[in-house]
Amino acid sequence: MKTSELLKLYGIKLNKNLGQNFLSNISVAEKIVNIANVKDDDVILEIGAGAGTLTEALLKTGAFVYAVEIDLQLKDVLYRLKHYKNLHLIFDDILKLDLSFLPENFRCISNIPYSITGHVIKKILFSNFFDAYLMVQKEVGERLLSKPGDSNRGFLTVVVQSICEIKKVLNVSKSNFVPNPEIDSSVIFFKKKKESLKNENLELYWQFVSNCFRQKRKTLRNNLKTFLNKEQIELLEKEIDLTKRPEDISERDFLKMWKIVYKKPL
Ligand SMILES: C[S@@+](CC[C@H](N)C(=O)[O-])C[C@H]1O[C@@H](n2cnc3c(N)ncnc32)[C@H](O)[C@@H]1O
Repeated sequence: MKTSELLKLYGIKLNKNLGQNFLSNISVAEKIVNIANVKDDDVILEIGAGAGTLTEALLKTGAFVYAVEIDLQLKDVLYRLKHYKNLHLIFDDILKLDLSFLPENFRCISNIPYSITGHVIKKILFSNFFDAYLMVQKEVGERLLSKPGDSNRGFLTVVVQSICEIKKVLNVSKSNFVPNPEIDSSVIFFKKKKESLKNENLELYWQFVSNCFRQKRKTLRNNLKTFLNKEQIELLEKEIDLTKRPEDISERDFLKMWKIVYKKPL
């Protein structure tokens, strides 16, 4: 059944505040599942199951799917998938959910609620995920992929690129959603780098990069002055050109600075 018919049948009133733009084109869901090469022994976390279009495409592979949805209004439409024995539905706020029940190396495949993109990405980066395929707004995808020197580059870009290999795997036109959002989407692939930061350091690193970007248009030195002392800045100066803006610095140099300042191993 088409998504729009499902919404009518179950009397669902979409909530814009929850980013409810549902996939209306089943073939897009199937394409994502194919690109991710989902296997029957995979354990998948799906954030924001919505009306279950992507959920069902995932379930058909035989993979075990933990589908999280905050909106209780969607209970009945998602319960139609109850006959799949490989489904566990969780009605909760993903940002409040403790993900430690998931096995190490779980995969996350989701069309995420756009209004909380940064928080969702943080939640995944701080988990034991193996890889993730996340549908995000096209502009957000471009920002995440931007290289040093690109004014699009922000603090989330640097943190994500420090921890993960990322690439765009699919463009999805806005016409594939109900209701149509204002902009197109992209599916971005995230894979944790082998030498990734451990969680304890990740929080510190997150804060460090965020502080470096506090005033994006100012030089790195001016940003660093707001939270580091003179000696720390002098140490950094020997290695990095602090007259550059934070957006001009590679993620490798951010990691280098962080290690110099906090003397932390990865
Ligand atoms: C963009 S829709 C995707 C729906 C579905 N996966 C699809 O592709 O059609 C995002 C979904 O996330 C849900 N959502 C929003 N905030 C959430 C949160 N904090 N925790 C869990 N789900 C959330 C929304 O209710 C909505 O169903």
